[in-house]
Amino acid sequence: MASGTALIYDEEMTTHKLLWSDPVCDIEVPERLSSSYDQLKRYHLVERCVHVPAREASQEEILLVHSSEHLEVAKSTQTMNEEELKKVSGNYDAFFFHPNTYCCARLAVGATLELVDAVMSGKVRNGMALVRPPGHHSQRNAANGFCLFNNVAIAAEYAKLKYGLQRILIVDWDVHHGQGTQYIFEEDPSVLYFSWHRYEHQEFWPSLKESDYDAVGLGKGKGFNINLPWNKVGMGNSDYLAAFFHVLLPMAFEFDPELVIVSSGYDSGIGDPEGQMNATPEVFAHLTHFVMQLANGKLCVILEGGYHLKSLSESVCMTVRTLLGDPVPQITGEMAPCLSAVESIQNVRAAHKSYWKWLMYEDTSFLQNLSTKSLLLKKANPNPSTEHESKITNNDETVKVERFLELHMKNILFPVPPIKTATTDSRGSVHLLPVPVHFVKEIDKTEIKALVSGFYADIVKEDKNLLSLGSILAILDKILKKEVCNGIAESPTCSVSVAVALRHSVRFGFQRVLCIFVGDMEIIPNTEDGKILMIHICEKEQSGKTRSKHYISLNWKEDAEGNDFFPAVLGFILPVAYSYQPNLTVIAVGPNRSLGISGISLLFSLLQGLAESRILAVIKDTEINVMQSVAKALVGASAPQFGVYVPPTQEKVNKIKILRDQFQQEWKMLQCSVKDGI
Ligand SMILES: CC(O)(O)CCCCCNCCCN
Ligand SMILES: [Zn+2]
Repeated sequence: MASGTALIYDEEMTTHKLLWSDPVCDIEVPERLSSSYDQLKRYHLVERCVHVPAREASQEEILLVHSSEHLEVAKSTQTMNEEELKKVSGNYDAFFFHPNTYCCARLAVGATLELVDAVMSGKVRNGMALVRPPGHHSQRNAANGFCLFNNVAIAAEYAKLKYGLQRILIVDWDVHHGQGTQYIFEEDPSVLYFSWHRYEHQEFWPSLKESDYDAVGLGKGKGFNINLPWNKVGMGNSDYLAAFFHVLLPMAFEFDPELVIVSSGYDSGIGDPEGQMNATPEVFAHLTHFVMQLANGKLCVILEGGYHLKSLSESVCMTVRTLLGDPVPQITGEMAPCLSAVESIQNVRAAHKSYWKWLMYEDTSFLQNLSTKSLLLKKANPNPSTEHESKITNNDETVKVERFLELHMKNILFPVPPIKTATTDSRGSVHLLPVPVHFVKEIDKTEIKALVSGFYADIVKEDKNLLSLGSILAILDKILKKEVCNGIAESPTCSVSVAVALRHSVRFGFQRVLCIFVGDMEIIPNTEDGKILMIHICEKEQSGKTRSKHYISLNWKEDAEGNDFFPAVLGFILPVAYSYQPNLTVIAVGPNRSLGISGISLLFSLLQGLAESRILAVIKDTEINVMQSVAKALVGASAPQFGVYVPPTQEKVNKIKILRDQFQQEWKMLQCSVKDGI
């Protein structure tokens, strides 16, 4: 399996610059690239990447998307003087030419294509290209919005042609709508284009009707264009994550792309003068982590916008360290999407209902009045104040953002633990694990006996568990001390091991431990004090135990031939887990598991975004192949295989909906529709 992360940067691309005064374009400065690269060096991230040199794209490559007229105009600008440059620039909305622009734009395209080749050839698993001028506004026959050639669109056409790909996902998290990319692929079902963007009911640039949620694609491309408009500024981490859980990820996993390309604009981050949003740099680590789970990890991240230099460079670093497999930093802020975000999410789900299996049973009865409702909302407050008091309002607040980011990033970034995964194996069958892991010496028996007879006597009745408990406590200690990121322990009786592990974790200071138990669980630990949140995935209804905010039983029997667990993980488990914000995750696989291997590895892969990727896995000792796939997911040795996508049955969709309705007031990340009576 491919490994390694490519980084493509060429300082030649800093020579494109504005030669006259233009308040619209003067934010797109060369320092955007150089300060991002400098910050990557400061965090020692450059040296950990595979350096891939940029190259100039050929004319044929540019003509994959653009007209020859467009190419000729661009070429002709190389020899123009300032007056001529200004004149030809005036033909476009928000674009400026410099004598070097044509060369820089060819390098931006060439860098992007080199990254596609490095990923598709297996030279690396994923990578990032730091390019300018950006691309997603440029169209077949026009430059637009700082963009001359559409780097990402050319890359998608190039990948289809050279590698015969039939399904490419483009994720555009830039705060502007990539209308150029939309126009290029809107009739093409082989390219799924997702964009969120500041819209404010068509007030915000480029102020297009076709940027709204009902632009779903044309002809054969219907359903393959997804627009999520933000109708207020001040959107934050929870709004972005909710958009992934309830819109992008279910579409993406059903689409099952062979390659993912990100139009990675960071003007959607805090402090940016264009976006006016509040999402902090670490949210880009989470977004990157999620898209890394698709296409067997084949991911190309291409820079688009981002105009606050400090916010931009921190967010670029968050992206690259996640591509390298580093632990995902804890998300900050209140975990509840705002009403306007939930409304947009609900609208885009409704607009796509007839094109996606996962939305087949979506209830869109609200539609007839909601869209008018949002117009009513707009009339109700003509100058919409932001839902969130946007901490940073204008440029002279930039100092505040600098200060905020200085403090904020300090406690976010931690040294990467030397070893990713620890394990011990009481039966000495260490060859079981297919990946290099760190073996923890076991605590000796007398020590365990003393420990157990003290604090856990009421749980541990038989000696046969002592060995397994020893290894669990040894691994927990390493995780507690941040010497390792995660660990795997096998156990003859998982309930006992899990109960001890949970009590031990809370005793040693973890305030919120998320436990996902798959299979039969004899002992149900005490969840009353809220320090443990238990999600029990089992085949049959748990008698006796009342459901509470901190004990949720999810009855799920995975479909025989494939993996139908996606809606449960994306639409329920992740939103609850992110609402809870655990600082440790324990995932146990006990006897009579009702999930297949692919469902289980989906859990392990996606839950690594929580608790700084701290996970303790407790696996029934007879489940050898579960152990193998869990080890691969935890070490990150290979992009996980999630099996054949099976759309959920109506019965299963209803099960999730009932649970969501029951818990969405407690766990607000579950919200994806506006209840009647706003
Ligand atoms: C790559 C990118 O999406 O960040 C480029 C954004 C261009 C913004 C142009 N604003 C024009 C405002 C005119 N009143
Ligand atoms: Zn932008």
